[in-house]
Amino acid sequence: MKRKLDSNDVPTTAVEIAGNDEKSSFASLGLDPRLLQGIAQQNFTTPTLVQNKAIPLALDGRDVLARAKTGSGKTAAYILPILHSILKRKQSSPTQCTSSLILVPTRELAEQVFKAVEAFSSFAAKDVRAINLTQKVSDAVQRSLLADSPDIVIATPARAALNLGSSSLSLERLAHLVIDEADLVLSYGYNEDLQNVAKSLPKGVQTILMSATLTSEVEILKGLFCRDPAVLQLEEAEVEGEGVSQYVVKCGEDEKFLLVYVIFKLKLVKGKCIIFVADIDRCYRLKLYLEQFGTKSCILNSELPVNSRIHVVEEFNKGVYDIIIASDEHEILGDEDDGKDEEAQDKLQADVANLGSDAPEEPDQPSKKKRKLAKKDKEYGISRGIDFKNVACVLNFDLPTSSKSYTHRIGRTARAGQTGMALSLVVPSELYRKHKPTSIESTKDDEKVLAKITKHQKKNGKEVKPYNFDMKQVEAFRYRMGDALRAVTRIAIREARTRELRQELMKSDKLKRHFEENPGDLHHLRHDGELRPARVQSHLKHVPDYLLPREGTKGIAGGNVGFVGIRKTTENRIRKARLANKAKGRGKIVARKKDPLKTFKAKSRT
Ligand SMILES: Nc1ncnc2c1ncn2[C@@H]1O[C@H](COP(=O)(O)OP(=O)(O)OP(=O)(O)O)[C@@H](O)[C@H]1O
Repeated sequence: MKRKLDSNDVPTTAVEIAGNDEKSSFASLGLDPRLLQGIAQQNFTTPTLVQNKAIPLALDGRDVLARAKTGSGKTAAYILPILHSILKRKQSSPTQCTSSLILVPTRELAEQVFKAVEAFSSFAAKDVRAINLTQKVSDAVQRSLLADSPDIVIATPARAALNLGSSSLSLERLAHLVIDEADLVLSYGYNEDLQNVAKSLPKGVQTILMSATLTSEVEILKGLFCRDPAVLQLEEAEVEGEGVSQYVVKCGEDEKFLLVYVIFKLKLVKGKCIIFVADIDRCYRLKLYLEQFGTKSCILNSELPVNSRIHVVEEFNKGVYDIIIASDEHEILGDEDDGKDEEAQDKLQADVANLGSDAPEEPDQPSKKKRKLAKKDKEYGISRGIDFKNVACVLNFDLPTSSKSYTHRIGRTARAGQTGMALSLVVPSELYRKHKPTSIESTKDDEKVLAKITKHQKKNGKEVKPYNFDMKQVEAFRYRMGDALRAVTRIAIREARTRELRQELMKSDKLKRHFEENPGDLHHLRHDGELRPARVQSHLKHVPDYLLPREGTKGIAGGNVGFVGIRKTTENRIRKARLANKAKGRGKIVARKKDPLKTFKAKSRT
């Protein structure tokens, strides 16, 4: 280990840069030609700001701590210089050794980083061996993979520590250490694991820390792992038209369901969408509810097997699915802005300070929060770091409980200079608990959280604007919402959850064994199949003409954000039909026969 940690004794900033001042090319960064081929194959034309700044420093052998916004290309900013160094070293010394360790907080991220390493080194594949230690393979397989001393090992701190403990992983000849999402690794409870990694590091390892925010956790890691690092704080000037447009709708608890039905059935959101909800049950409630209208979606949560989760993200990125419903339980535990931050922070600092001492540690008493988390997969994370590609909209069906988490959720859209939209549904306090069947506790503080979000975004020059749905017009859809919600009972949700878990476990096993041999078959496994335990009401899958706006959805879809011009009706069609029948002197029975819900010729608008 390099030195004892004193969290107050943090090395001073060496470089500080802000602004997107220059554009260069990857070739001018002096990267190996084989890497340039790999970069070109990824269709990367110019380096992003963080790549422009960090790559030369890393190639110079400097320790780097870079803070750059989500989606700004941090992954390539550390992978490329590492690959370059490996290729360079191999020209003079072909001895195989593990020279690079990349630590990430979640398995999903590990897989993503592994794929990026493979992609960038595809023209030098015989010279670079990388493994992802978070893959669920037996210890024996893992040992044999590590016995080959792969050049790059990608792992969560827990996995790395485990393999160091069993002597399967040797860091004796390590030259580069990367900690990605550095602001997150400590809050995931990896303190002890990082301690073990730090103890095993040889002298002179180059450390690169990547983070979207510079928190006290990052400062702690910087003090522990870095030698006089170059600190990059990068603020990119936003090009007009780029970035996330942020909107918020204040509505009742049940109206969330009404709006989500209207949004997807009338295709008010075009393109791929990630819907964030508060917990796992909520994922299934919403999926079953949308199924009632024939709207397909797939689910991501910590309960699903890791292979399924990775597969869902891959398929979503390929465009197989349009809607993912994700729950982000780590943040639901309120571990960020819940006022207990300082206390947790003190504990973290004390824990990490211990990393530098040789004194035996007090046995760790897991907090209530940690115990709760432990039931789920600790190494799961969706709103952080995962590179969902081409996401048009992030829909916060349930608002997160902190502004930090909001920032990371909306960072799943408008990546790499694209545009995107974030729409958040917020329950005002006077409407909390007004619709018990759809009520959840986390919405209690929606307004407080929204105030924090608005303040935080304003500080960064961003505005969260109201999205003015005309709720009176949306009302026409309410009875359909009621029908659909009634079918999604608690029992239906429980059954769906169990069924999906069982199916995904089976798929996951199959995925692991079978698809290693037949990678081409992967696409046959879909994750957005119907769960079907809820009562099926096939008429709900179609939107009858009389519910549609007179002018169609053109006015809404044509960039007319801020108003949903659904046709204003004075009288609904059922009542009109009844009145007309009455006027003609027809009896009740005839009128009921003409009920459009039972007689209309369904015409799908989708
Ligand atoms: N130079 C580039 N040109 C074009 N696209 C790029 C470039 N660099 C990265 N990208 C793309 O931008 C997206 C975001 O990159 P990446 O995941 O590395 O961002 P990040 O900063 O690590 O985000 P997060 O903080 O959310 O983890 C990826 O899809 C990546 O392929």
